[in-house]
Amino acid sequence: MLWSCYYHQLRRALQPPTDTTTRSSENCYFRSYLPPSSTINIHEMAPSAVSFEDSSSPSTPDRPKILIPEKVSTDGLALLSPHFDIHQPKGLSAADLLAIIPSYHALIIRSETKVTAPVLAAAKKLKIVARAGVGVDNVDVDAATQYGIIVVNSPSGNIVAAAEHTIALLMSVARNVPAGDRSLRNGGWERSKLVGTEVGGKTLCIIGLGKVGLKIARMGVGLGMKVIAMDPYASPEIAASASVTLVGTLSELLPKADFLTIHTPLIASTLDMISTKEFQSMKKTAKVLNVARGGVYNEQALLEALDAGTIAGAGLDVFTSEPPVPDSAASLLCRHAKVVATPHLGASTVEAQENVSIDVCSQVLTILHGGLPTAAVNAPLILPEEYRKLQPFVKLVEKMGSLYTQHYSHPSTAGGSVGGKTFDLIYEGELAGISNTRPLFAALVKGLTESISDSGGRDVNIVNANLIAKQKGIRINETHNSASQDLVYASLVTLKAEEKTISGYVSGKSIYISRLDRFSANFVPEGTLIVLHNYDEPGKIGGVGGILGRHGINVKFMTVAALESESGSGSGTPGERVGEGEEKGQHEALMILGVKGVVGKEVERELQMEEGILEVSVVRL
Ligand SMILES: NC(=O)c1ccc[n+]([C@@H]2O[C@H](COP(=O)([O-])OP(=O)(O)OC[C@H]3O[C@@H](n4cnc5c(N)ncnc54)[C@H](O)[C@@H]3O)[C@@H](O)[C@H]2O)c1
Ligand SMILES: O=C(O)[C@H](O)COP(=O)(O)O
Repeated sequence: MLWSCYYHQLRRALQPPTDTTTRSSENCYFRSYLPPSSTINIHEMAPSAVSFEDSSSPSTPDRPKILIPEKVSTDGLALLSPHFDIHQPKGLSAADLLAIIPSYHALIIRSETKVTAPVLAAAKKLKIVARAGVGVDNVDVDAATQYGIIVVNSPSGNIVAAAEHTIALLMSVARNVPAGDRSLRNGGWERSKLVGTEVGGKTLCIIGLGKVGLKIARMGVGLGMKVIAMDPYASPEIAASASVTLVGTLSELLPKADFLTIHTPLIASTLDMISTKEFQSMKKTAKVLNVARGGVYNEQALLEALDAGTIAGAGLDVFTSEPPVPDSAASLLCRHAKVVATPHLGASTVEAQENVSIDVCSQVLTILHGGLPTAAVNAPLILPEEYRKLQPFVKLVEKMGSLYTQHYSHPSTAGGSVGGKTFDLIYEGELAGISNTRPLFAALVKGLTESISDSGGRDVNIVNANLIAKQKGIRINETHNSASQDLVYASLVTLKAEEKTISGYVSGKSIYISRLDRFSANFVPEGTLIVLHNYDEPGKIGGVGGILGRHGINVKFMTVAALESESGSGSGTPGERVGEGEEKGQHEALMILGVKGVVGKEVERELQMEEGILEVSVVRL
């Protein structure tokens, strides 16, 4: 059984019910499937215990898997099937979803699947929840953000369908179309009983002049109606261009309505927006329409207003529980003589389903291939061309963050952990001109935290980077320094925290570190690196090579980084630490070795014992 329980959650959040055992809350999806005190151990729910019909083809090992528990048009799926395994089980229950979700990389849904916090917590591989439609009220978007899962939708794929369905209900309630059809099927020929009203010349009132509302306004004007709207956020210019009169309050709007239609999301300010008092302010002949979300009209108040003749009729496509709970106000409304009802068909046209399917499937394809979505509900918008420019720097900044944590947190080096620190990320050269560097921010959080994170391998990404940084007490200041003179690189990125500095640049497709601490370097931050801080004196390389050779560790490359002042590329920052040996006339250097093989504690100890070695750190990038 499927419940539209967001409505109940919202109601509970706003007005905690005095009687928690009311039928609707007892039957609520969340409550029946996850009592507040229960703990779900997903390992106990063996997938073999799950029984549902799966129409999909068998899995190919290693290909990312996409779960589609609802009917989604095949037009978009054709984009995905060459790359991914698509599973389309039918009749998936909440428990089934929870049991199987851990193995999926993407989930494509419509309005029926409830994507709850426990489902998202269990979904260890999930990168994206794609809503083939507009409303994401069946997805716990906050939980998705916390887990770094992108939620995308199709903001405009079904506008025309929803608007046309509203007009279909408008005409149906005005002209008794369904009642006439029913009567004929039952052998009747009831003409005088089913006299309707014309819509031409009547006043259509719209609450919510967004995408659907505006489309309906234009259609209403086309039908010869006078259109008045109330939407505190609507543009007066756009309203005027659609021949819509905007009013500021419900009390101005409602008494004028021959037909009232609502096209807002269901949020705190729209829940029960039209209830007993509001119905009483309307004409007795008025008819109301709902193709938005169940709950914007109070269903019990609507039922009473229809029974009492306070208003004349209703056309309803959406309900607080879908399907309506037996004997609830929603279910009584569906069977009411003055109501024309449809089972959430607003977006159910071939065209709309093609649109939303292509919209969300192309975003799934992009995201699973490492790109950015076009319509993310919980991630900032970044233009594709900006993202292309940023992409090599994303890798660089992530490696710089990881190098920072591993090099400076190493027991033999001063530094400690990253928590509670403030990091300065400075962009110079061409990079300074890109204003939206959000992916670099996310890459730094990822790099700084991945080696110290216990998140079970879940990626930090653009969706949750801010949250994770806050949770770990990391502050990041980004500076776009476009005034840099004599820069030898097209772009340079510098990471600073306390007195530690790492700089890097991109050349072609490769990334390089150009400064580590007080040393001017040039190495690729990839693989296992041994960073040795030593006195620059003869015989050092031989000694180190001997230790590594005895332990069967191959050296892939080696580079020596001199103090910045000695390399001629700038002097050390005033106040920077001067090594003990330097005072005695010895020069410090860094020796960076890229190695193959396991560098264990014993190797580190032996290196540390070597004459003239000051510090040893092993980093895995
Ligand atoms: N029945 C269906 O199949 C179906 C299909 C498509 C959309 N929908 C639903 O229709 C609704 C509208 O969709 P949309 O794409 O037009 O959304 P939209 O975001 O483009 O428009 C919503 C409008 O509501 C306005 N609004 C918000 N709070 C308001 C308030 N308190 N008072 C007055 N106006 C307020 C906003 O300013 C905005 O202009 C959504 O709930 C969506 O889920 C249903
Ligand atoms: O929010 C939406 O897009 C509509 O309510 C459509 O829902 P559906 O995809 O379940 O038809």
